[in-house]
Amino acid sequence: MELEIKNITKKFKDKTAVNNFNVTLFEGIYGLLGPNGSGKTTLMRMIADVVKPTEGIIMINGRNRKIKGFSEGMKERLGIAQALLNDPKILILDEPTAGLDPNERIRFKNMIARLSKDKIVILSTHIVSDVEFLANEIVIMKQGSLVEKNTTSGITDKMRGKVWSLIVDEQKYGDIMDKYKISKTSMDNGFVTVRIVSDEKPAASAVEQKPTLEDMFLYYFGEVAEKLR
Ligand SMILES: Nc1ncnc2c1ncn2[C@@H]1O[C@H](COP(=O)(O)OP(=O)(O)OP(=O)(O)O)[C@@H](O)[C@H]1O
Repeated sequence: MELEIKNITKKFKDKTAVNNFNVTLFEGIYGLLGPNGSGKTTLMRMIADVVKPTEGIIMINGRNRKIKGFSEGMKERLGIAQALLNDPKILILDEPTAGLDPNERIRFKNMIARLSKDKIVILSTHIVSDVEFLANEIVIMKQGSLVEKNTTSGITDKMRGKVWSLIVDEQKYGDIMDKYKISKTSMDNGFVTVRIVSDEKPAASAVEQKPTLEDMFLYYFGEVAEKLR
């Protein structure tokens, strides 16, 4: 099965929610990532045929837009169950893990992995780690446009040399926060271990780390603490 999204644009009055988006998907699990307002929901609703594109075309197997068994699961638990009724070939899930506790989240991921063999599963989430190992490919959106479509390892490989661990005292920690994007902090005995995402080595004693998808998200979409104030 092939789902082709060609030159899709959606405008709401003067707001362009999705901007000339092109992607072709085959059977498998796709994690749709992007910050709030990047157009994920609008794109998914166009794929599900709930919203009409302003421009562009969506094709399944090269033709007739409509196939049976399109399903859009919405943001609650019941939505997932409903989406799975009738065994849809294309399953679209908008933040399906939002209301789930950790056990339910694990069960959900196992279920999706099991049923994805002959389906195209597209799921959006804010919890990057939920799709890190589940999705065959990650599709990243920013301001309505496609930033990247790649495997998790393809994406994290590009982040090599940009993720660092550094131990500082509490005094120095303030400076680090103002200057760098920080993906993790742990405190111990007056010392702070920080995980920093940065093009340059933040200090001579910094140690390079293996990048994760979360580091990538921070690199592209995160802010230095200073800017958030
Ligand atoms: N019906 C609408 N009318 C006007 N603007 C809209 C409408 N739906 C979405 N938008 C705007 O389009 C942009 C993309 O919204 P969308 O909900 O698709 O993003 P999103 O990535 O799903 O965000 P979130 O993660 O917050 O759900 C936003 O700026 C939003 O305000």
